[in-house]
Amino acid sequence: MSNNASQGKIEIDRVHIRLGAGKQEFEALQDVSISVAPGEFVCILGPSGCGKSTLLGALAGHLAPSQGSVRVDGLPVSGPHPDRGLVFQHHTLFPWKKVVENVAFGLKMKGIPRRQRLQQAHDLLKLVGLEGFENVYPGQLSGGMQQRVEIARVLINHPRVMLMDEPFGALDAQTRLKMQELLLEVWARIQTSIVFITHDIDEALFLADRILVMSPRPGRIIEEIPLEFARPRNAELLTSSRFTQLKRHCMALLHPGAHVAPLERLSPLGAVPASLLQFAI
Ligand SMILES: Nc1ncnc2c1ncn2[C@@H]1O[C@H](COP(=O)(O)OP(=O)(O)OP(=O)(O)O)[C@@H](O)[C@H]1O
Repeated sequence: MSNNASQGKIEIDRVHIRLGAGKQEFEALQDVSISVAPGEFVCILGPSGCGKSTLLGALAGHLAPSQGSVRVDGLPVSGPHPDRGLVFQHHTLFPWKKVVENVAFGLKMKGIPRRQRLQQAHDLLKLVGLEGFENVYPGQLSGGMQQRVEIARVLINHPRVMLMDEPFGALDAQTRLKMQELLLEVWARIQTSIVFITHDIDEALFLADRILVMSPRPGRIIEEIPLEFARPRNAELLTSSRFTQLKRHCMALLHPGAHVAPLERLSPLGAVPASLLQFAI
């Protein structure tokens, strides 16, 4: 399965989003501009409540910007569409349908004949490592396996972009790493653009071509960090010195008041005490 590599260009141009009503109204996103190239993997990293999900909501077409524009392949985003596949932390599978039918559901909606859609669903389940689990119900699967089904369910629509909102946030650390590796394998095959929301620095550094760091509310993009780590990536990367260096830099960005050394000048000891690294954001 492959995607048209020229598809999936995202342009978010000077977007502001206001949420709430009356006296409670506030600016959730302030002047956010992001450009994602076709096939690029971008992680949005930011503290809790900074507006990451709001940004994804605008990309998904669930929220309209109060100012600015959101475009995918040149077309304005005006509502949800299967071209923009969404994967959340919580599961959206139909518990009463078998796994293969959950995955095939998007094609059913398009009127694709049963035999053809089940074949595609089987192929995708194989791609996400769930061969042999086609005929069980979601409730019989572990959390990680259910997330694999979610990914297959989105991929069956051949999305131009995948929008992922902390999809592995509820998984234990080991399963999470396995899922990250799986996602990278799948992405290498399908070449869809991915915008992946996380507040986990390790996850962002492990997955992305580029990290965009957001400020606390109102959310703005405060730094762009291109990642030069070679692909394919594996768990060894997590202990490399450059990874640790970048992790310290991200920690400093996410903790206002901490000194942020320019990346090229970071020493192996970095700008942030090692003791800070143990804290989650
Ligand atoms: N419908 C809404 N009405 C009012 N406020 C909202 C609404 N949705 C979100 N908010 C608030 O807007 C801000 C941004 O929320 P958002 O969920 O986008 O942040 P986030 O960065 O994804 O947070 P987290 O990492 O905790 O999921 C938060 O302060 C949140 O409480």
